[in-house]
Amino acid sequence: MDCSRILYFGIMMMIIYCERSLSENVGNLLLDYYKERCPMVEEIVQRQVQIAVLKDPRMAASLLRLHFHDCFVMGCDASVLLDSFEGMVSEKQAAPNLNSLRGFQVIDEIKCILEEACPRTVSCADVLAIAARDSVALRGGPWWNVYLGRKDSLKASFNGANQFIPTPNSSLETLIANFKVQGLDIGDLVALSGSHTMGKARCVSFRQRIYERNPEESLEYYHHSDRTKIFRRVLRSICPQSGRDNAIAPLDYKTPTRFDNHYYHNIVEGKGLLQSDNVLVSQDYGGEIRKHVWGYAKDQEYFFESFANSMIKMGNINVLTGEEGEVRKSCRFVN
Ligand code: HEM
Ligand SMILES: [Ca+2]
Repeated sequence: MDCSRILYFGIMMMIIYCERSLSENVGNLLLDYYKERCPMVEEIVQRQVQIAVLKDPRMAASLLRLHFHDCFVMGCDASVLLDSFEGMVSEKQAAPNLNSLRGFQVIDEIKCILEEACPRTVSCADVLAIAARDSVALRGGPWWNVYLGRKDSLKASFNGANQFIPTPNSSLETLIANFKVQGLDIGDLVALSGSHTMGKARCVSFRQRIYERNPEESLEYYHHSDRTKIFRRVLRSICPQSGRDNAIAPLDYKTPTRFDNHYYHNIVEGKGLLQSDNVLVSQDYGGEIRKHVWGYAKDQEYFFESFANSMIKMGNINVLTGEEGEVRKSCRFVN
């Protein structure tokens, strides 16, 4: 091959590469949205998440959940962060969030530092997305590029939070439907449920599961009845049939603070904490769901890759961009 052809080939490859890296976007979001506007944003968020998680290891789980509860209500627009004000009840007051969502103060601190570094530039919705990614990575989970440029909403939806956030006693059909409404499929449901590899739940969230007769007891895969009896006995000692509603238990009893694939080991053994965890294996769905569950249980890398992809997909739900919404000055109030 002569030199000019090699040169031509090289230039073509460079053009293709440049075009690809310039068009690194998902929907209307961009990888380098803050490159000029606020180049330090990811470092700042990461550092603050590190500090917060050092102080309180559970905060990693709480920040991840905050992003999820944001995205499922009107999209990833930081609506979840707004406090109530005249005529508008916050999402914080809704049943799935009240006395349960955590991490608002950490987000306030991050936003405060960002307002010093780059005033009125970084949206609260983007802070949530970056903080969720860093929380996962910090606990040993995968890292992924977060697409940025979300704007913050001008309102919250109390009713939306009650309607769209899945409840812990849901059937599999309901969970699938809850995810479908958001444009997420069965694969996303199974991968994102793997978030329950860290963090905790209150007694009110798993009481029904440990006192009701378990539907899975009759299923053929259910080999471990003695071991699950002990598991349930321990949970019953934490969570009596009435009272102690706010007593907490780890979602993943094996490695509660690590982001790994033990969640799937647990549910295969019938030891998921929530009913919504256990239905992924106890209710049959043409084998498709179990296939994912077993795949993730066997291969952590495969889980990590799927999880990261589904997080990117979730982070893109109904985002406000361009002239839509605003960049809030304080995440708790519209400007
Ligand atoms: C599949 C449907 C889901 C249901 C029914 C569900 C339900 C719940 C419930 C009831 C809790 C405990 C809350 C409490 O008792 O205070 C919880 C905790 C948690 N959820 Fe989910 N969740 C689901 C999916 C997800 C997804 C998609 C994510 C993240 C992408 C997630 C992340 C978490 C985390 C990290 C915690 C622990 C939070 C902490 O310790 O502060 N969950 N979830
Ligand atoms: Ca939202």
